[in-house]
Amino acid sequence: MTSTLENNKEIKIQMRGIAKVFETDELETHALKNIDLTIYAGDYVSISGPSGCGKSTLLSILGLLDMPSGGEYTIEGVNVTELSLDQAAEIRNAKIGFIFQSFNLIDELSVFDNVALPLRYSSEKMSEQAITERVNECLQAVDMTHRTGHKPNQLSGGQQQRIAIARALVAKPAILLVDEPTGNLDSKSGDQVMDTLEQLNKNGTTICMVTHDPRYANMADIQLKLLDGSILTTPVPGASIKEAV
Ligand SMILES: Nc1ncnc2c1ncn2[C@@H]1O[C@H](COP(=O)(O)OP(=O)(O)OP(=O)(O)O)[C@@H](O)[C@H]1O
Repeated sequence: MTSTLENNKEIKIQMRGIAKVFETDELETHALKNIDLTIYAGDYVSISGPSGCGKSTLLSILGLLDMPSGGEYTIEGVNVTELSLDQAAEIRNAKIGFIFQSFNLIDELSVFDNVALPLRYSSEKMSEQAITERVNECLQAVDMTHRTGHKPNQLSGGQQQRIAIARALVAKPAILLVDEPTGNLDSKSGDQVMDTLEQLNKNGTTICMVTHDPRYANMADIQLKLLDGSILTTPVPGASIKEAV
């Protein structure tokens, strides 16, 4: 059993020597090379780098949407390196909260029901009262309790993204994986979404975010830069990411 504590800090995510090779008929692409990464509870990590450097590939592997070609990956001490599709889906639902550029809300459902959805589909059954309490808690965390009965298309883009954040939080994931959260937003709404993420992190949520925007990448405590599938940046002193070897 892998320990999830290091220097009294809880390890949420640990990658050792993660590689990803895409093979097509003529070409082998080494999208990720020997990635070593440790994310502790409460960290706020940004991943940036030029187009094609491997950001989406890394986020997909972190989110169990794809499997690595080599290396070892654990989430909260559970080795998730080689899982069946069903096992990966189960752990993904329980431990990962996703926020995408497109908000992916269901138009026919109210804000409340969108946020409640992961709890209603969870293998761990909850009472309606417990669901209501948890959904309201998450809507409060993103400052959206005043729009509970609205449908997504009655909200601004920034508000929709904040609802998507509440939905990602509702099942108490180990980590929020965030992919270009402001890509579909004007700068004012983008700033509000980033403020929401910052506030959540201050209250203890662990976040790993891919962004092209250097201004937003700089908001994270730990800023990783990828180049040609390798982590470039040496972490700033005091940061908790392990340097790639
Ligand atoms: N399914 C695939 N099959 C073959 N090659 C792939 C596949 N997915 C990604 N790649 C290659 O792997 C490398 C990394 O791609 P990835 O999408 O992770 O980059 P990225 O940093 O997210 O780029 P962008 O910022 O443009 O979204 C690229 O060279 C890409 O062409």
